[in-house]
Amino acid sequence: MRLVVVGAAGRMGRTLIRTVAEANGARLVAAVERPGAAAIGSDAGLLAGIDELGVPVTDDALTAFASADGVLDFTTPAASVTFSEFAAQARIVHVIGTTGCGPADEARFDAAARHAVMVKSGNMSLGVNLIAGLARRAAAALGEEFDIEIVEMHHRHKVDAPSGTALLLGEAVAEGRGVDLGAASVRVRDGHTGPRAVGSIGFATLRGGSVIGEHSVIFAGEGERVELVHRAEDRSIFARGAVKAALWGFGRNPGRYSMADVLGLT
Ligand SMILES: NC(=O)C1=CN([C@@H]2O[C@H](COP(=O)(O)OP(=O)(O)OC[C@H]3O[C@@H](n4cnc5c(N)ncnc54)[C@H](OP(=O)(O)O)[C@@H]3O)[C@@H](O)[C@H]2O)C=CC1
Ligand SMILES: O=C(O)C1=N[C@H](C(=O)O)C[C@H](O)C1
Repeated sequence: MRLVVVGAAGRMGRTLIRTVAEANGARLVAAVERPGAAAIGSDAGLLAGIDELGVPVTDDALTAFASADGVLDFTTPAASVTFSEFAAQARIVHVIGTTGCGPADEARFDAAARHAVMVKSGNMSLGVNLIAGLARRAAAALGEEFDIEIVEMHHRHKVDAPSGTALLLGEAVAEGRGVDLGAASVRVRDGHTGPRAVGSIGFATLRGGSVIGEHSVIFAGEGERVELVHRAEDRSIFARGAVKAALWGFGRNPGRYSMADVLGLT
């Protein structure tokens, strides 16, 4: 499968280049950065800290997509929306790991997915998608007598909060309880908040240092507490999931898919 990595110079972009170079059944055919980026023209392999791959970084995404089968995209919401339209034109697989996307972005993704095979997830790792399923079951089994809090910590460079993973886990527990996450979630507490509202789903965000990504779903009951925890130790877990998603999507009908679909966890 011929793959393009967009956002090639980013933390995930470089990890993706290394992961594709090692993958069976996929090869890197283009690496894309934004116009004016310092990496334009440099070799993608050297940029990612491995041997030269003979693939120069370009800012011409449309041309890159025209001779590819799929694109791996961990960039920004605005860039991912643009890339989704290019992927739809080229009718290829678009794997989106970008987080912080709003409802208007999601509507554009839905439109693009009429023509592209789109796999989008706030977390591409096997471990997180596994605990999302466990969290859904735990929320259903424990009920509203157990207060749910979702705590996450990431590196100091992260720009969106709560993380895409925290929201994915929030959707899972809301589904388990049969409630709407938007209505139940409490994202900020400050000052005299009063007692905790029964049934609310709380989020707490920590940022600092070089933490790759840590998430806990806490079910706090009267006299006992259950916690599901995931700690990412290396960004390659996300990149391997993204490559798996691309290979899974190759040859499928256009539409929107999740990592749970890819991993057979639905
Ligand atoms: N779903 C998952 O499993 C995971 C998701 N993520 C998400 O992936 C995203 C990226 O994370 P990370 O790699 O840490 O961020 P970085 O900021 O390190 O990388 C993003 C890269 O995309 C580039 N970029 C931005 N706009 C464009 C554009 N229009 N065309 C081409 N390139 C562009 C940036 O360039 P510039 O610096 O010049 O702006 C940068 O090099 C985030 O939303 C993060 O939350 C991260 C890890 C796992
Ligand atoms: O920005 C990151 O780094 C990460 N973002 C994703 C998120 O928002 O959950 C996934 C992972 O935790 C790393």
